[in-house]
Parts: sequence; C-alpha cells; structure tokens
Amino acid sequence: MGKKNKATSEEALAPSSMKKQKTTSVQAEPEGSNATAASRATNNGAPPHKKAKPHRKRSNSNSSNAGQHDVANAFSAVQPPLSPSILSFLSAPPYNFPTMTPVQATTIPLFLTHHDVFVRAVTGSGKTLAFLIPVVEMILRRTALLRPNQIGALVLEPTRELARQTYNVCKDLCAACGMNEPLLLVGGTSNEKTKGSVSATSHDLQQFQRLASDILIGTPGRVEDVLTRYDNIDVSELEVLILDESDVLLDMGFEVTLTSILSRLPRMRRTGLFSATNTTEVKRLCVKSGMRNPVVVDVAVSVIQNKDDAPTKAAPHDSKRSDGKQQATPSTLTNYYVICPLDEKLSRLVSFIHQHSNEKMIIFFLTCACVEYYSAVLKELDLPCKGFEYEALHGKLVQKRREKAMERFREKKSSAVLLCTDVAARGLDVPDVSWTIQFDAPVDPSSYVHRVGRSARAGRFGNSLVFLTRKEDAYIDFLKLRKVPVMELPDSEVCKPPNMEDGDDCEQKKNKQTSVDAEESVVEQRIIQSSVSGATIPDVLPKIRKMVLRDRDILEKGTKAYTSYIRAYKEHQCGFIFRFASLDLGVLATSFSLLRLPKMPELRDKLGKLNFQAAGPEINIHAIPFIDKHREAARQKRLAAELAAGGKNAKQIKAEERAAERIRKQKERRQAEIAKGRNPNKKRGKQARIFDEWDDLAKEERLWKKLKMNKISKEEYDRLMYGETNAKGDGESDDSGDDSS
Ligand SMILES: Nc1ncnc2c1ncn2[C@@H]1O[C@H](COP(=O)(O)OP(=O)(O)OP(=O)(O)O)[C@@H](O)[C@H]1O
Repeated sequence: MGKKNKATSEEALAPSSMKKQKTTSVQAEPEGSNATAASRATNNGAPPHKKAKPHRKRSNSNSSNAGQHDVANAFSAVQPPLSPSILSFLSAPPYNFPTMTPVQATTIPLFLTHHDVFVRAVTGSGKTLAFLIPVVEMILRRTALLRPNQIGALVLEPTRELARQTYNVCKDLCAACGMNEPLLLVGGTSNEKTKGSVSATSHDLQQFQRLASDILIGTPGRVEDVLTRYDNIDVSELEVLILDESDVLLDMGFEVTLTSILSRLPRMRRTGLFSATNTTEVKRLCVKSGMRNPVVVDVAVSVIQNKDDAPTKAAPHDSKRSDGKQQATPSTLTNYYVICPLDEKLSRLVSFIHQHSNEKMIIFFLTCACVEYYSAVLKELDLPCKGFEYEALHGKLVQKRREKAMERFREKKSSAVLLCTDVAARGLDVPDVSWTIQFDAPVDPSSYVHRVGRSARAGRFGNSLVFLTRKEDAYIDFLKLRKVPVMELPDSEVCKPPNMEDGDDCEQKKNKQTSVDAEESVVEQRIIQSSVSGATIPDVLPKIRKMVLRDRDILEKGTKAYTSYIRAYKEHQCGFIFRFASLDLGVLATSFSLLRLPKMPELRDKLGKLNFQAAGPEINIHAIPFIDKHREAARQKRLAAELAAGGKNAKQIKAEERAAERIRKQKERRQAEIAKGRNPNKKRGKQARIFDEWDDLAKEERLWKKLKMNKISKEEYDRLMYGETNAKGDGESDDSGDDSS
C-alpha cells in the first residue's frame, strides 16, 4: 500500500533578504501530484504564433471530469490562459497531464506575467515543463513575427545529456503547437571529431537555417561558440533566457562562458533560474544572470506521515519521518547509508546488486577512471550470471557512446545498471530507476541531492544508498543538517546474494582457499561478515586479483582509478568530513586490487608505512598481457623498442624479469624435491647437494642418449628436460612490459 502524504499548501508573497525581491513559498505535496493553484483561469484561446504553421485544434479532454481540486490545478485553469495547442499536448499521450505540479502552478503564471523567476523545487517535480510551457507560450503570443534568423528563447543546460532530454520534450511541444523545431547545440558530435570544431559549428548553423528555429537549447560552450564566432543567429528579439540547473551553470566552471553569452543577449528579457539546490546564493546568482527584480519561488516538501500508511515495497522503511518537517529530497524517496571499510565496499555492492536483480539502478563514482574500472570489473564478475546490463557514462567518453549508453539504459525495463560520474547527477529523467547508489560520496555536496533525485521522480517511490567509511560518518549528520532524511541500511539489504544459497555457479567459493601457483598465490578467498545479522557476503577481491593477473587492461584501469580517486578525494568540498589525511591509501590500493603501488607524489613519503601487501617478486608485472590481441601486439612492439633503447625503464624491466625467473626456478627446485620424496624445507649439506647434481647430470645424459638413439622424440626430450611449459614454447617468462603505473 502506498504512503500518503497529506499536503498543506499555501502561497505566500513574503519579503526576502533581497531588497524588492518577492519570495513565493509553496509547501507542497510532492512532485507529480496535484498542486494547489497559484492562479485560476478559463481556457481561452491564445494569439497565434507569427512565424509558425497553423495550430492544431484540440480540446482539453481532462478538465471536465476532474474533481474540484484538480480543476483548480488544471493546466486549463492557468491565468493568463495557455494556448489550446499546449493544453492538447499536455492532455494527450505520452504525457496525459491533467493537473500541474506545485512548481508548475506557481511558476507558469509568474513567467507569463513578465516576472523573472528564481525557482528551487525538489528533483523530479516537473521543472522542465515549468519553463518550457511559458517559453513556448510567449513565442506563440508574439505580435511581431520572428524572422527566420531570429530566436525568441535560449535554454542553457550544464550537460549534453540534459540538453538533449530537454530538447526532446521541447521538440514535441513545438511540433504540437505548429512551431518550428528547436535547435540543439551540444559539443561532441561526430562532425566535430572528424572535421574540427569550426565545421561542427557551421553544421549547427546550417541546421539553424534549415529549421528556422525559434528556440535554442544547448550547453554553454557550444552556444557561446555559435553566438560569438558567427552572427547568423540574431538574438535581438530574444524574450526568454532559461538557466536550468542554474547553480552549476553560474558556478566558476562556466563563469567566463556564461558572461560572454549574457553580454550578447538583450537586457529587456525574462530570465528564469531553475534548480533543486540554489537558494543559498540567491543574490549573487541573480546579479550574475542579469535578473533585476526576480520572484523567488521555493517549493518545499513538507512530509506528514499518515498513521495508516503501511510500508510499501518500493519505500519500505520510511515510517521514521517526523511530521511536518521540511526536506530537501522528495518525500517518496528513502535515503540510506551503509558504513564499511574501503576494501569491503565492492563486495557489498556486488551482493546488493544481486539482491536487487530485477531492478534498475544508477551507481555514482568519484571519477571517470573509476567508472571505467568498475564497469569492466562488474561486467566480468557477472559474466557467468548474464543477468545485468551494465552501462558506463562519463565525460571522457565520446558523445556517440554516451548517447548509446543512455539510450540502452532508458530502454531496459529492469536488471539494468548505469555506472556514472556526476555527469548523470543532474536532471536526467529515467522514470523507473528504483535505486541510486553513491559508491563514493560526491565532491560537491549539493550533488548528493541531485544524484538521489534520479529516483523517486514525479511522485514515484524510490531509494538511495551512500557508502561511507567509519572515518566519514560525520557526513550523516551533515546530510541531516541539509534537510536530507537518511537512515542506516537494514542488514537484510546487505545479506548474502541468493545464488550462494541456490547452488548457482556464479559465486561459489569456499571460506578460505590457498594455492601454490603464481596466480593463485595472491588469491585468498575470505568472506565478509555482515555486521548485524551475521549473514555472509563473498569477498570479490580475490576474483578481481585473478582478473588483474589475466588481463593487463584491468590492472591498468585499476591503477588509473586509484590515482584519480586520490586526486579527486583531495578536492572534496567537505574536506572536514572527507579528510585526505585520514584516507587509508594502503587499503584503498587493496580495494582496487593493485599489485604494486603506483609512483605518485601523494605516496612519496608514505611508501613502506601503508597497510598494503604488494604482490611478491614471483609476479612479473611486465609479463601480464592484454587479452585484446591488438593491444598486446602494440605493447610488445613498444616494449621491444624500449628495451632496445636501454635506459632506466629497460633496466628495471630486466631486473624484475630476473627476479621473477629466480623465484620460478626456486619453486621448480622445491617441487623436484617433493617429487623425490624429500622435505624441501630441510637444509641439505654440501655433499648431498653435489650428489643431487650428479644425479641430475646422469639423468640428463640418459635422456640425451635416448634422443640420439631415437628412442624418444625431440618434444618428449624437451618435456622431460624442461617441463611442460617451455616445451610448448610458452614465452611467458620472456615477456616483459611497461609498469602499469
Ligand atoms: N504535471 C505533471 N503531472 C505529472 N507528471 C509530470 C508533470 N509535469 C512533469 N511531469 C513528469 O515528471 C517527471 C520529472 O519532471 P522533470 O524532469 O521536469 O523534473 P525536474 O524537476 O526538472 O527534476 P530535476 O531537478 O531532477 O531536473 C518527468 O517524467 C515529467 O514528464
């Protein structure tokens, strides 16, 4: 049974800290639910849009059957009234939205009555339509026709994914209203790759000419490029500027670009700032964006627990929420944390994923390199199960791969995992995500609210989980101070995965296992005890060690992930909670299954003091090959050149090879002793060793004679003399390689 949140709603125009600034506060039932009307109106027709094709005439089918409350919040009740074509669009599939969300009910009338707006509303509360509807309506209402090279509105988004998502909604809306297609301006198009950014921009301009777009939607970099380098786009008639995710757009990273864009736009325009986290620096952001007298709209979520509510499957543990408290995350979202050591995080994550095998989840990591590493590892770990689809998304991927990953993740209805950086933290609207997992807490604390907001959208239930170490647990109080209700993950959620019980072959490992060969010697299987119930979780690190020894790609990805993690951790804006000095760099290296520590300044004074067990000299790291044959061939070529050139690197490679060879021979001798029934640990006297050597020589001579008399083949001779490996010509011991670090 669903949890009901009774809404108290009020609209209050109160003086804010800013002079002459109005604040509209709405305590609202959350996202996707009915809003209390800010304005009411009858559904009159609107003046036609000048440049566009004729409007489609469709009536709003929803308003007549709605209850009184719904009627008040119906889009058809907005004052000044919306165009019939917009109403038809909203009431038709796939939208079927008869009523407004609180943020829409408040913002649309304000915008349409020529106010600048500064809007903060929780994630998934419908902010996109809260700005797209007035943008389109304003263009439809224009009395003077826009010329083909003129635009009426500009929407800026911080990421390409978000720009495309907003563009898709806007495109549908424009089509429904008989308007020209908007223009999407984002970087990373294939054109850009092949022909350079100049031709990519001219491609955009050609598109613009062809479409005669009234609305531009894009990321700041590309928009600036198009507006500053060419004057094909006339912005003199621009009426509306929208900065979606305004706090990040007005942040340092985009500052110069944004100032350059703003300087080209007319001063007489409406500006809208939208985000789920932006109220703290209202004044600064308003001044920066050129707003003069904005109305601050703050749609707060007020949670009132209904006694009769039973926990639901989607939000099973939210009964602890206190009545009437405001919170920064949707009321349908339950936030959890789990505290565990760094080197247990991955095992717990794997168990968690298996436990939620039918669901769709997004996992956030600290860096692009971490996403690359964990997606490679998780895919490999899951191969025998063939259950999940893992998609990676981060800023260093080429645009095509980013788009494809997003597309596949959207399409998959269940058992899908998106591994990403904060590039997917803001704005992405994938309705059926049931869990967001923060494997690493975000560097920017405001990202937390955006990350968790990828679930529990538009009134749906959802959950989030953040992994912390014991030293980072102050983050929990920090979140509570920021009005994020968060509780410990119940132990039932981190218990052993079902396949351990089922006898499935995915994860069958015994408690402890040690073995003798070089690969296995570093593999020791252990189990992780779940803190409360005593349930066990298989430790996946030994398996990953094996992968590392098999495929250089995993080794290199792990090393890159480790170094990038350390550098990103140092940048934590909550440095008083995520203290670099407290980060256990040794255990961190174990968590990435490193064989040796990389050379980096952060480790310079710490080597030897860290809690890290490097792989012994018997493991020749240079000999670990890439499974990918082409990459391996290229590496071998590089190595040969390096060895031929001599130098420091070559010397080190050779020294490591010699050490590994020495260990290999020692091992062979031990095995020979055991085969002869002797104790390999017992020290033998000089004379005994001489007798052994004579025995060996006599054996070799006998073999040589047999070969000469054709009693054994050359292969047989090699096998008996040198053992299985060398007889087959396995050149592993001759391999050498560059240091992964
Ligand atoms: N009036 C409405 N009724 C029902 N659902 C709606 C309504 N308006 C928007 N939605 C749906 O709500 C979901 C979230 O909307 P949207 O992406 O605009 O949220 P947002 O507030 O911008 O979130 P974020 O802060 O994460 O960017 C979308 O799937 C959208 O289609």
